[in-house]
Amino acid sequence: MKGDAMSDSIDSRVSDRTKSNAVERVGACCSSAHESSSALENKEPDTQGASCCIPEPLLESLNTSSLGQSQVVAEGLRTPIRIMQMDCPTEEAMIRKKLGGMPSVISMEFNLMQRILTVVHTTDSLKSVLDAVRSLGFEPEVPDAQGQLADVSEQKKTWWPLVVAGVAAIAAEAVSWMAAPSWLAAVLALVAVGCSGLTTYKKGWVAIRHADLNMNALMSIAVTGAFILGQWPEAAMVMVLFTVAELIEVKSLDRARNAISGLMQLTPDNATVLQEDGSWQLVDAKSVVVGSIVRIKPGERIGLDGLIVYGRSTINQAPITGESLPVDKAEGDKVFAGTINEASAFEYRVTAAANNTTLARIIHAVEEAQGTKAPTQRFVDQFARLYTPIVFVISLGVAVLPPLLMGASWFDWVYKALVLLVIACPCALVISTPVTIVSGLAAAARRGILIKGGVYLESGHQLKYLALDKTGTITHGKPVQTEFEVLLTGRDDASTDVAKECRRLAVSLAVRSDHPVSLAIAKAAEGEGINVDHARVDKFEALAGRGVKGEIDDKVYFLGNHRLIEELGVCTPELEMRLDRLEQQGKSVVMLAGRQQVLALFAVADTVKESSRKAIVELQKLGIKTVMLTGDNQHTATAIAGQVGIDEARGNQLPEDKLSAIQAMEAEGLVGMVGDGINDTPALARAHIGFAMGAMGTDTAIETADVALMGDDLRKVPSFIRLSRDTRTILIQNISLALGIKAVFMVLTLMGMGTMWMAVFADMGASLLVVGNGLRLLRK
Ligand SMILES: Nc1ncnc2c1ncn2[C@@H]1O[C@H](COP(=O)(O)OP(=O)(O)OP(=O)(O)O)[C@@H](O)[C@H]1O
Ligand SMILES: [Cu+]
Repeated sequence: MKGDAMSDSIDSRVSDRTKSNAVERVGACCSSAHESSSALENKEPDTQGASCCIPEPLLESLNTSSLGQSQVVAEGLRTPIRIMQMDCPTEEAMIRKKLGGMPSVISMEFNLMQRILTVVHTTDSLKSVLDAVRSLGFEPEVPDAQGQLADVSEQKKTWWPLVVAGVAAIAAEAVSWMAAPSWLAAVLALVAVGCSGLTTYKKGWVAIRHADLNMNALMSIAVTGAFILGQWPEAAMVMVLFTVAELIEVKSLDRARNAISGLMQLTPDNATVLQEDGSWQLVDAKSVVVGSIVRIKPGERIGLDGLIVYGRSTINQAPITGESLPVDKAEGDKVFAGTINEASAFEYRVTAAANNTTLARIIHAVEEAQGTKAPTQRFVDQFARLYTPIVFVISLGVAVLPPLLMGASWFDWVYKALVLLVIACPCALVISTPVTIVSGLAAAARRGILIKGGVYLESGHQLKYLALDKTGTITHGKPVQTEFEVLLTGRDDASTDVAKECRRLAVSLAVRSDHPVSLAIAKAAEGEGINVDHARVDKFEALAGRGVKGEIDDKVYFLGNHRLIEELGVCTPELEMRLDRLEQQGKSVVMLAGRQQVLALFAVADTVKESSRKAIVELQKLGIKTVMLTGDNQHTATAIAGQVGIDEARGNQLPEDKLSAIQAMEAEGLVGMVGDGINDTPALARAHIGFAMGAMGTDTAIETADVALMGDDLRKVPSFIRLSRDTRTILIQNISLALGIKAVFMVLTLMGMGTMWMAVFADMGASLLVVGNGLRLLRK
């Protein structure tokens, strides 16, 4: 049912996707319409477009700096808002609290990495939402009419005040060591705090006014407290260290952030386009329209997706597929934006605008994936929400209880309380997860593995079973016809004519399907020049898991597998013996039949990919059990599975059988399913993690799979699992680091050994450690 029933499978997929990412985009119905029209190669795209509900701006304006404007959704409007000042979870908490209390706000989604807040709100409340965000001291930006945001221009912070602050803080420390008059240390400390800490104070004040204890508020309280206690140098040092550490943290977060938009820079800004007068001109790639002819020189990067119309070359597709082996391409082959022309010049016809290329879709998908929270992140966020108030209450207790109840020194205990305030900041903990996940997503994207949500990256390490489709996944999916036999008996007199007629009938049916088996039959005929006059076929129908049928000259003919022949009741013991022999050799057999009898037999053979064999070995080493589920017969299934070393092979699987097989395995552990994403859709959607192979040219796969594998190499699956395991390890390391350092410090402080600036060091050190540790994934 490959191409024939594609629209069916799309419908079922849309409804089948119950576990799809976060907020279901209402555009989903549209995007599937887009998909099917492009996948079916221009079959009435207009009518499909017209029946579509709401155009999804996101699809048209895929760009790192564009978000699309408000979108109409069931509850109201969905607007992405960029807030450049929002990159720490503390800011998220403030906004959540403020907007959460507004009746016009229905839901919120935060993407701290891209600094984007997506709000679903009632139709005319955007202004009040923006005002609320502004009242917190942020500058919200919404996309303009084209869905574009102003380019990110991060103001360069002047660095000299920080240097002055640093010198003043050190001087204050020195002065108090030398037992100089304390007013001198006080003045120096004030200079230091004034030069480095005004923004912290400002933000802290906004937070306190909103009854929110964020990091800035805690720092402001701690530093003010230190001043009141007369700890001048300490106050200065704390503020300076805090500011420096924040700067470093912002820088390292930017690195994670840019790992993904860096992919976008793979496409050149300009393209050489054929003009109407026949000349070639270098124009802005964004302005090139679909259908234009573009010329590519050797060594040049390809700017847009397209089909080669003239010339041939070797292309390095590693930027998209992560596979370093260059691929030969000739007229009619697809080329992709971001890939590199290695050999000779060629011309291609553009098939997608700059914001709609495969690469743009990949980037968009990864960006969306960052917005959805992985389970660990959700846990950490909840924990952080409790952690800060708890530590705040503890430090209040520490400040007042011992002096009041036991007559201990106020100074000592208030000081200890201030140190606790410094470590009450959960930033290290909260930032550790998203940094790790984003680095993992980016590292995967570079290898041609497109993960559609942190959840999959995080849960991949638990995978116990992997179900695999056969055709196109394990095999090349390009079978070749090896046998053709006429089975009609008693017509020896005109045998060559009969053979010719059988093939004509079979081919007439086969050309209407794009199932690999049909393709093989049609191609073999073409090679022998038999396709010249296809018969007229009426009432053509694809029979899922069986074959096809249609009427030729008012007679019904079938082309399909053993199951179909059995169902028609025209099977014979002799035929079965023939079938067995061919199937034992790993060949798939289909037959041409009328209502009364089987007319002819065609055997096709597919070859397994060398990479599949290696992938299975790697999977076994990782302890994953592999099961092949195929619509093909059991003999062939067993033969192919044997060739690549798959643990178990199940043949004769209809799409619904595959589905129930997955369900059965799910009872025992996490199940992944790899398929070509077209005829395995229900099973792919059902599996915990659905992998779509060869997703490169097919937008459907990119948009519907949980993990889309660019290129045809099955080894991407073990590679994904290893990455998932590494991610998992780093997540655990990060959470233990962040919590461990705090715990150690809390104990030290209560024992009277912790000082404030040590606390800042520990706190920020922890943040930097976890960020650095998370970024390690990028280098894997
Ligand atoms: N359109 C078709 N033309 C010819 N044969 C078909 C067609 N559709 C199905 N068949 C026959 O039915 C069998 C099962 O088809 P199905 O599409 O379910 O699985 P498959 O593509 O062979 O294998 P896999 O499940 O591994 O992708 C095929 O092997 C083929 O013999
Ligand atoms: Cu039979």
